Amino acid sequence: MKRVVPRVMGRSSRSDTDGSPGWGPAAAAAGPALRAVGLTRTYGEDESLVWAVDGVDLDVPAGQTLAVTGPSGCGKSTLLQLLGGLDRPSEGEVWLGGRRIDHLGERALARLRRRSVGFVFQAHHLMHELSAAQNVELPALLAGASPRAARHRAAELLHQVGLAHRARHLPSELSGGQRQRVAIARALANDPLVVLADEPTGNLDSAATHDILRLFDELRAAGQTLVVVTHDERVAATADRVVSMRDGTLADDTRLDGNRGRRHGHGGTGLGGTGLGALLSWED
Ligand SMILES: Nc1ncnc2c1ncn2[C@@H]1O[C@H](COP(=O)(O)OP(=O)(O)OP(=O)(O)O)[C@@H](O)[C@H]1O
Repeated sequence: MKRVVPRVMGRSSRSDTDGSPGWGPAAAAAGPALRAVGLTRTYGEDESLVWAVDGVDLDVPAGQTLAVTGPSGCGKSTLLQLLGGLDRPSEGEVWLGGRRIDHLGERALARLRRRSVGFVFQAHHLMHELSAAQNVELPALLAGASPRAARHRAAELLHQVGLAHRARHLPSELSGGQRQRVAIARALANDPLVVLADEPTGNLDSAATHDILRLFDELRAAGQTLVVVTHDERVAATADRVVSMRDGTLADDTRLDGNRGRRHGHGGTGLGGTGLGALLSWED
């Protein structure tokens, strides 16, 4: 099998993504991949005021996989959206790769999201009229890659997630788990600094969940910084670290390093560097 080395490990080859001073590999290497300082998001006002995220301080070192858990309504999705620049805090700061992003203008923020953040949602949000390959090509094209480079990258990623043979299929011709794997491939298309996933297994049966768990394990081994919001403790068990939220705040912060293999039965592959797909034998 082709030895696949995900370019998630190749952050040092990333060129300056938007030409701004202080942005790029040196800045990314200098501090945590993600940092939240006093992060606060309220909705509504007066009697209907909701503190969805309430003064969260959080550092996510480069290469760490972090699971965010907690009861419904505690602020997990809001936190993830703030970290990815999909939403603006009411107060506090968000830093991505050593650069403060919460006060960027809309265009700069959109460009940053496209190039540096890979999103995976519960509902995969694939474009229905595009094939699997075209869906994965799209972010690279939008970020300015040549059609040839985008095609090449999409083929590589679909191979990595075990879907090379489904590249021409429309999302409607794929299973739920396959669609989510395409969505993960799409999230990786621009070699993002961070991947943010919101309930990525929420709609999946247990076999498909298992595929996603394997993929997250491979991403962890490859050094991809990943933040995943999840109710599923099997997903949380793939992470290096789990934080749980209560009422908009971080209530608990646990490192799982060293326990992953025992916790979900297929971790601890020791792949570090062999990359996605190297030991995977997808069965579809
Ligand atoms: N657009 C909005 N307007 C008003 N309140 C909101 C809005 N979005 C979220 N909230 C409130 O903010 C709080 C946090 O919501 P959030 O979706 O972040 O929670 P969650 O932990 O992700 O929940 P779940 O696990 O159910 O998805 C909730 O009380 C929610 O009702």
